[in-house]
Amino acid sequence: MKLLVTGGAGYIGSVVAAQLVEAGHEVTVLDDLSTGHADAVPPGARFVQASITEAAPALEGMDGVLHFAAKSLVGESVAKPGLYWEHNLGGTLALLDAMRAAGVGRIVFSSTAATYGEPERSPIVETDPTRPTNPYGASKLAVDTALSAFAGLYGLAAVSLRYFNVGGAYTAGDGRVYRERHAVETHLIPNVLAVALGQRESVNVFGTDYPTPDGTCVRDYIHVADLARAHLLALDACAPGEHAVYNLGSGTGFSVQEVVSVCREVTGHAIPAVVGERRPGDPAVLVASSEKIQRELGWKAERPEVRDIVADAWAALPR
Ligand SMILES: NC(=O)c1ccc[n+]([C@@H]2O[C@H](COP(=O)([O-])OP(=O)(O)OC[C@H]3O[C@@H](n4cnc5c(N)ncnc54)[C@H](O)[C@@H]3O)[C@@H](O)[C@H]2O)c1
Ligand SMILES: O=c1ccn([C@@H]2O[C@H](COP(=O)(O)OP(=O)(O)O[C@H]3O[C@H](CO)[C@H](O)[C@H](O)[C@H]3O)[C@@H](O)[C@H]2O)c(=O)[nH]1
Repeated sequence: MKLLVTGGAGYIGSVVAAQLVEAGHEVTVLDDLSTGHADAVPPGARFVQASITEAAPALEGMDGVLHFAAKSLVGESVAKPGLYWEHNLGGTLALLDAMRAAGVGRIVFSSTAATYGEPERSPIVETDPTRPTNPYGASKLAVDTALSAFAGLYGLAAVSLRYFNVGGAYTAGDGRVYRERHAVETHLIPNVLAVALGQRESVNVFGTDYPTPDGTCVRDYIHVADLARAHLLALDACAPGEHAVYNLGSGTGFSVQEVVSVCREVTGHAIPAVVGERRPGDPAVLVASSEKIQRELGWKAERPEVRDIVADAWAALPR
C-alpha cells in the first residue's frame, strides 16, 4: 500500500515506518520535527517536513494513514490544555478533512491508556468507562469519538490502538536501531537508564503511598516492536464504515520500584532512587487486557518481559 505516516520521525512512528518499509509498503513520513528527528525516518521512506494541518499534498494517491503525530506530555497538557485541543483534536480533524477530500479512507490512530483515567477494575477492557484525568487523554478520546462518527457518516475505515506504556528499541533487518530520544523525557524507563548512563544523579520515584503492593504506581509495559506489529495487523483489518478500538499492553503490571530494580540488574548500576511526591493525574494501576486484539487480529507480544524491554532500550543507547 501507499501509506502516509504522520509523526514517523518520532519514537513509535519511526519503528512502525521501518516495519512498513520492511513489509514492502510505499511509505511517506510527514512530520514537523517538533519532537522527532529527521534521521529517524527509515531509509526507503520519503520524508515531508510539514504539520498535519498541511497534509493535503502528501495525501494524494495514498491508500491509508497511520497517525502518530501529537503532543503527548501529560503534565504539559494540564498546564496548556488549549495547545492539546488545538494540536491533537484540531490537527486531527484537519487531517481527516484532507483525507476525505483526497479520497483516503483508512486510518490507524495512536490512542492511549490515558483515555480511561482512573480505572474501576483491572485489567482494563475496551468497553470500560473512559474518564480521562488530563487534557492529553481527553483530546485523544475526542479523536476516538470523531473517528467513530466519521466511520458511521463517511464510511471511513478506522482503528484506534490504545497503547499502555511503550518501551524498548527496535533493530531493523538492515541493522539500524530505532529508539526513544525525547529532548523532554517524562517516561520512566529512559529516565532510569539516564542515571545508569551518568546523565542524571538519581531517579525520582513519584509517590510511594499508592494502594499497590509496594506503594508505587503499577503500569503495563509493552515492547515498541510488538506494538508496531499491531499497526500492520490493524491496517489490514480496517473495514469501511467501522471504527475498532484495541488496547495494547502485555497484560502484566510492574511497579515503579520493580522497573527500577530491573534496570539495576540489566545495567549493573546502583541507580539511586529518590522518593518524591505523587505526580498529579497518575492513576495507581493501569494494566491492559489485550485479549480483544489477540482474539480478533491474532496479535501476540513476542517480548512481553520488562527485562527484555529494558535490555533492548539499554543496548540501543549510545555510549
Ligand atoms: N510513548 C508512549 O508510551 C505512548 C503511549 C500512548 C500513546 N502514545 C501516542 O503515540 C504517538 C507517538 O508517541 P511517541 O512516543 O512516538 O512520540 P514522539 O514525540 O516521539 O513522536 C511524535 C512525532 O510527531 C511529530 N509531530 C508532533 N506534532 C506534529 C504535527 N502537528 N504535525 C506533524 N508532526 C507532528 C513529532 O515531531 C514527532 O516526530 C503519540 O500520538 C502519542 O500520544 C505514546
Ligand atoms: O521519572 C519518573 C517518571 C515516571 N515515574 C512514574 O512511572 C510511571 C510511568 O510513568 P510514565 O511517564 O513512563 O508513563 P505514564 O504511565 O504516565 O503513561 C501515560 O502517558 C503516556 C504519554 O506520555 C501514554 O499516553 C500512556 O498511555 C499513559 O498511560 C508513573 O507511575 C510515573 O509516576 C516516576 O516515578 N519517575
